[in-house]
Amino acid sequence: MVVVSQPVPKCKRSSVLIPVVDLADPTSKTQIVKACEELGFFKVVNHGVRPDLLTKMEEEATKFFALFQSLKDKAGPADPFGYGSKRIGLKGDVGCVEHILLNANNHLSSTKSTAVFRQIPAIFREAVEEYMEEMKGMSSKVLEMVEEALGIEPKEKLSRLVKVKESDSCFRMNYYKEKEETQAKEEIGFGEHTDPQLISVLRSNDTEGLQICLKDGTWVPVPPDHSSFFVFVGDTLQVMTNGRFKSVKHRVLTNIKRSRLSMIYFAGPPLAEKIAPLACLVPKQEDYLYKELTWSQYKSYGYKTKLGDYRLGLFEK
Ligand SMILES: C=C1C[C@]23C[C@@]1(O)CC[C@H]2[C@@]12CC[C@H](O)[C@@](C)(C(=O)O1)[C@H]2[C@@H]3C(=O)O
Ligand SMILES: O=C(O)CCC(=O)C(=O)O
Ligand SMILES: [Fe+2]
Repeated sequence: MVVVSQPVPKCKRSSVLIPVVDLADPTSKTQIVKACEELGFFKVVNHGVRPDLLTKMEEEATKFFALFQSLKDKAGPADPFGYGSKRIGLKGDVGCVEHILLNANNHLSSTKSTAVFRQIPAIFREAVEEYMEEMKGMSSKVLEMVEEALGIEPKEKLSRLVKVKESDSCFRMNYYKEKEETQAKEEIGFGEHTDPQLISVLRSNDTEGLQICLKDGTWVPVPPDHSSFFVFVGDTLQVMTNGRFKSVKHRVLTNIKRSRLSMIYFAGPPLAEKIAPLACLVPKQEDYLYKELTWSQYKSYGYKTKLGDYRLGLFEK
């Protein structure tokens, strides 16, 4: 049995406003850059994802997490892909969360081959496939806007990484169950960490719990908004921008009154892709803060680390 009992860290109620980016407005690319530099995090509105797809995903995921434990377990254990409960990753991290993790690499048909995909109804499978396509589109759109705002060359240098069929992206659904009245106290749902990929795109139901860490170390709650998406800068984008963009530390505390359901698409590059600062942003090699590693090397290293470890040290010169 996994026992989850960790002290709940303090969080300041800060007046920090989360930057809001209108994706339908091409001029908002400068706001994206500012948000990625200052916070590594922003909210996306006017994203064009059909509300009925969001509703279907939420309904089907809720039905899945409400199944008897023995049925959900048939879709696990998470190795790292599949259904998991309380355990996060492979190195003994725990949290008050159940999850489904899927590989989005269609060309390997691995999504379809995971136990989860054999366990869930066709209507959910189809919604997941469609949703992942939407998330691929949104991630590449955000990266295209970054390319334009920073004058990144060659064209599609960043967005191509998440668009090509070899992209090593993944998709996670997290469920943080509400507490019984008798055990009404906040607990760690998902411990602090940065996401290793280029960017992550999150959508949740209207339950709070997500917090981000500011540069001065202050933790601030992110007010939930189920009609919007939230974008996190990941470690890979921090390296490629030579530290100009910062990967944002975040965590989730459980909500005692309402269950939280979140869905996150982690847009990653192909496994063989060499990750290093972009020459067009940093003309002199001696100014590079990071050395070159393939995404495969960084990802393998990630799986040897604990959730809250500082992984970017592997890239540092
Ligand atoms: C403890 C771990 C879980 C994680 C792999 C790792 O060893 C360190 C990074 C973790 C993380 C955080 C962001 C995503 O949720 C995730 C899928 C990822 O790519 O890196 C998880 C990994 C996981 O749960 O498998
Ligand atoms: O569930 C959430 O809101 C965020 C979870 C998260 O950070 C992750 O899955 O990497
Ligand atoms: Fe995360």
